[in-house]
Amino acid sequence: MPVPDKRNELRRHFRHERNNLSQAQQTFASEQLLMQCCALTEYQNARVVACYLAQDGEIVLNPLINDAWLKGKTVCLPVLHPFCKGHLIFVHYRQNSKMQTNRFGILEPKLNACDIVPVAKLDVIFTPLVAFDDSAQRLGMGGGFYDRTLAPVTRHEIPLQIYGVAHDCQKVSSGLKNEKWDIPMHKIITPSHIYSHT
Ligand SMILES: Nc1nc2c(c(=O)[nH]1)N(C=O)[C@@H](CNc1ccc(C(=O)N[C@@H](CCC(=O)O)C(=O)O)cc1)CN2
Ligand SMILES: Nc1ncnc2c1ncn2[C@@H]1O[C@H](COP(=O)(O)OP(=O)(O)OP(=O)(O)O)[C@@H](O)[C@H]1O
Repeated sequence: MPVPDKRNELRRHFRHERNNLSQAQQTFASEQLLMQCCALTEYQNARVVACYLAQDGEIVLNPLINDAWLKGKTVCLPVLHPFCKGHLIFVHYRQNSKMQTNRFGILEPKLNACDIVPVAKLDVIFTPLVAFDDSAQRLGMGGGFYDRTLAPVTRHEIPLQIYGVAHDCQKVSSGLKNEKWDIPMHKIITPSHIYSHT
């Protein structure tokens, strides 16, 4: 019998949990998340932030994106790399950006060379996640996209802040077992808590 994959079991469970939230809970959560982010000096000082467009019950970042635009920050979104399988490119996202749907059904800006923002130019990256623990360990959708893309930068002493964002119900009660390729989050931000990497 095949050994059940613990990480995939966790993914199934926590994707179900976040998809079960009502529209009202989702809306409240993203407003609370915005308040949490606004209280962080790293966000206040950031000039370039990477967000994402939510899918599959993920916490919605649109209020944060609007806040960042209002404050004159550059907002980027992840785009699936056209040649480098499993990697992401961060692309400048404007109110009038031309969008297209990627193979996962997620909207992303149409790739335009002049809109590409190198990872080293980002000040804060907000990453989506499926589950997290109280030492700021992250479990994603299973594609390894963020791990692969951010691996080179996390080896350097650059001030980039990598934050996971999630609903409170995505927290695992016992710790997540991390794999050698999992990149550590500096913080996990939820509507009611901020967990820091220990
Ligand atoms: N909103 C959002 N954008 C994101 C991510 C994410 O997790 N959330 N990603 C984070 O890395 C990257 C895309 N990675 C993804 C990996 C798997 C699936 C997904 O839905 N998988 C389905 C199978 C879909 C299929 O194969 O057609 C599944 O597992 O059920 C989605 C996004 C970049 N953009
Ligand atoms: N830096 C890397 N180099 C090569 N392969 C990697 C790297 N990081 C992750 N992977 C591969 O990606 C696969 C998925 O990794 P993992 O389960 O940690 O993804 P995830 O963090 O849940 O997904 P995502 O970041 O897309 O949300 C693993 O099989 C792993 O071998």
